[in-house]
Amino acid sequence: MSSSSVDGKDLVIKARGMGKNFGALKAIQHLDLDIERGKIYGFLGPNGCGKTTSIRMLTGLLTPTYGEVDVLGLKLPQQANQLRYHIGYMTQIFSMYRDLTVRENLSFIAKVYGIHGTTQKQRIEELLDIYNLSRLADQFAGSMSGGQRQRLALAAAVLHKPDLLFLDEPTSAVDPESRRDFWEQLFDLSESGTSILVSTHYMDEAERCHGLAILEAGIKRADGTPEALMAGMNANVIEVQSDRIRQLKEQLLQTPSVISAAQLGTRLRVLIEKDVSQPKEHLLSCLSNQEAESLTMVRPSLEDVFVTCTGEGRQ
Ligand SMILES: Nc1ncnc2c1ncn2[C@@H]1O[C@H](COP(=O)(O)OP(=O)(O)OP(=O)(O)O)[C@@H](O)[C@H]1O
Repeated sequence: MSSSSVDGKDLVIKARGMGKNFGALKAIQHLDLDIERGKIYGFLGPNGCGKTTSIRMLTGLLTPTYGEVDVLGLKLPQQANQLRYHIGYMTQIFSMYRDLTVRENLSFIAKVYGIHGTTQKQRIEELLDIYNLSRLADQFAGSMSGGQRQRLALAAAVLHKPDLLFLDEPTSAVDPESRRDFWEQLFDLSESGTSILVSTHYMDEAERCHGLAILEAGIKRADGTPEALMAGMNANVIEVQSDRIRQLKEQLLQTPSVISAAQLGTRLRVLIEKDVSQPKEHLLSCLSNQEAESLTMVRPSLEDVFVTCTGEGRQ
């Protein structure tokens, strides 16, 4: 399948100024995206920030209000029909037939993609094996656990071996172990050349992506590799250990250079603007009982990046 090239990069998704209005609501505003072939790219953002709306526009299911969108070298929405055989889409809500068995669901999807006979049988057996569903093949989809449903939905989304896979908050209903296994499957798919766009509101998932966009209220606030985003963050991070955390938090949030102060058990994680030259000393000078506190400068996390580039700060 074709793609676009920008600065020598092989792009599976290229969007320029993509936007969507629902009446007066600006769900997505002027979104630019360059997503490279073979990579796992994440949309990170809270509920309602526009992840699903963006994915639906990139799959050709929703027409943008404005902007240019090119997916696998096809112009959207004009060439959306050609695109559907080359992409897989795992929706946020479980969309398999609950009163069909696992095997019947996969067989139904295969027929939709024109896969019949021995090819269908072999592909279904292969998927049952890869996604650990063989034992459940004759079970109704409606009676499966969250993790099992998620494996079935992934098997269905990749049945026709798409070049590009869209996953909308795929792990929101599963336990940590199933999430870890799920990500192993995504890395396997990525390794074998499938490009993946995944939306999430989990920081640890976003950190696993090769690249990501942080979205807030329909606007892209940051874009890059997790490492680059953390290295380029416009704040320093200081952890304060104290036995009077609640009071300290109140005091620090009154300090203009403090972006946020979040309690983590007996510690306070404080983000302070990067242009403050001696952040530890500066913070200490803002506290009334300085001797009692222990301050340590620590490495930024993706959550810190999220807090500094969205309005989630002063909590
Ligand atoms: N068909 C629609 N008509 C009107 N408003 C819509 C429609 N679809 C989405 N919206 C609105 O657009 C905004 C973005 O919604 P969207 O579902 O894309 O967010 P999201 O980041 O995927 O959130 P969530 O994780 O809760 O699904 C929300 O304010 C939502 O209410």
